[in-house]
Amino acid sequence: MQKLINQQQMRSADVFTIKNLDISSIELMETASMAFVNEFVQEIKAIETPVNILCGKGNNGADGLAIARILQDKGYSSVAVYLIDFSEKETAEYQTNLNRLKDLWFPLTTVKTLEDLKNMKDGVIIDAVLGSGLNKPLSGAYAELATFINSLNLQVIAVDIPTGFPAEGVIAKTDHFIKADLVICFQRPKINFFFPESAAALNRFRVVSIGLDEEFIEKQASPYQLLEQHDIKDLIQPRKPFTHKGTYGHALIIAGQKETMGAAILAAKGCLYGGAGLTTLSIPESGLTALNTTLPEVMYLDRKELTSTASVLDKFKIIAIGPGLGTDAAIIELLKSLLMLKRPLIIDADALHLLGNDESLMKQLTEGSVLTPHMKEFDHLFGAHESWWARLETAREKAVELKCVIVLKNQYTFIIDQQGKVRINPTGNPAMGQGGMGDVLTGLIASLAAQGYKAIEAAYAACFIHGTSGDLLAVTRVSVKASAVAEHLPEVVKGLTR
Ligand SMILES: NC(=O)C1=CN([C@@H]2O[C@H](COP(=O)(O)OP(=O)(O)OC[C@H]3O[C@@H](n4cnc5c(N)ncnc54)[C@H](OP(=O)(O)O)[C@@H]3O)[C@@H](O)[C@H]2O)[C@@H](O)CC1
Ligand SMILES: Nc1ncnc2c1ncn2[C@@H]1O[C@H](COP(=O)(O)OP(=O)(O)O)[C@@H](O)[C@H]1O
Repeated sequence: MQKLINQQQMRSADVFTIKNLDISSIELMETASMAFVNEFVQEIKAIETPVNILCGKGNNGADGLAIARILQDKGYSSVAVYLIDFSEKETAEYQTNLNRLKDLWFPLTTVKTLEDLKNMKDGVIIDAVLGSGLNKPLSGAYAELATFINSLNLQVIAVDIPTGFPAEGVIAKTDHFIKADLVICFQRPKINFFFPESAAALNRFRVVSIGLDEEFIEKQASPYQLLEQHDIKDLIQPRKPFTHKGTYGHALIIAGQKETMGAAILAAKGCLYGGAGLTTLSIPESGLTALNTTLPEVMYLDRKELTSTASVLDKFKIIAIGPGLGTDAAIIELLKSLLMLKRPLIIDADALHLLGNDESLMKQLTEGSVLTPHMKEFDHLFGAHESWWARLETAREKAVELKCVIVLKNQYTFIIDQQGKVRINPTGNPAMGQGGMGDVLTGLIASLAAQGYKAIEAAYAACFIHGTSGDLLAVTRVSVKASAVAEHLPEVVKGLTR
């Protein structure tokens, strides 16, 4: 896992690295600019492409000036530098890199008004106007610059962060940004790149190492961690000789009603293909033929059995409830009786809805339960939120208060543990935007929990594996269906097993 740190901590990492490696700030900047260029040349391969570099007067602009020099060195034949001269203050590094360019007789255009940009009509733009030093929303000439650049519809590649975009904290709807197609950012992604609001400021990002001290970064106090493939490889246990279905746990999934029986079957499919030793599905009897036809390996449990005697449920290592379940009075009673068992549950979809309707039910959750809401379900549970930053803050508070794991689903799913620590899942893609995808995830979490993984491990590993399955399929498809994601789980898990 990679620790994600805020910009103040990133500046401390700069300072620490400079001191520790006994290098100067300008040398570190040169490394950063070189790292940017190495990535840039992968993206813009034609060296005759006009490259327009917009440089502010801080260190982001100083990077831009170094990048201009390095690109010219690499043979880019049409590099133009625009010095955005909207404020007085300039950093020492900016002056140093500007003097280096002047020594090379590099053509420079000073921009006092937008009129000074009138010749910039084609090619690619490198945005080095403002970086992580942003301390207020863009306004005045900077906001007008952003509007103008965006109106040109040229490809924009931003240095470290798009101008105007806050690295952390609320991204306001009124904020102005220079919209980047690609951000090449330094050492760590910014926390705000993982929120849906970031789509207004960037399409994609890539992270390049600039040699900052990793040990220092990992020691910083931060609740955010980015999951990496090796975390899952370290976690997943290979199947051992002489093990059998009893070794891999028995999961019960309570799901489905007439109109949404498919959700139940998809959840069972996620559980089965996730490798649980045994999967039992409790659905209305009307779904039995469909279940036996599609998933003959999965067993059936009559709904009436669920509330007959508590011991009926003893054999199940984990119980998941919710996909396509419905919310009628009988279901409310069922949920109440399960909560009274005082055992951890995996709670999704309609079952989450019922918790949101009745706070007293939420209070009965047992420690170690897993809640898997998407944004709307989350807001129904815990109140409406204006921003994802605020939503994630609430998720952290609630995970601690309820002693539960919260899986807040999105393109980047946030998995929050009982200490309020956030793991961010980088896998998955928009091809997965089809109904039933979350049902498969719920089944997979149940599957891993049945196999003995702790609630938090089951949750984050399931998100990573589920997204990886979607990524594999999306290589050749514009959309992927939930059942295909389920069917590919064993292959993905095999690839993630050491
Ligand atoms: N060793 C290093 O340091 C390395 C640094 N690196 C690079 O440095 C970048 C950070 O540079 P930076 O800290 O100089 O800030 P930067 O973003 O250029 O802003 C400059 C000034 O703009 C101002 N300002 C802020 N908001 C504003 C607004 N809304 N509208 C108008 N003005 C506004 C504010 O000035 P103030 O308002 O305080 O007067 C601020 O000080 C980082 O992203 C990376 O590219 C890498 O090379 C790695 C090594
Ligand atoms: N653009 C995307 N990128 C990555 N994952 C996605 C994307 N869109 C959807 N998903 C994943 O699909 C699942 C959708 O869950 P949910 O909304 O509960 O679906 P459903 O209710 O149809 O089962 C989540 O795990 C989510 O992370």
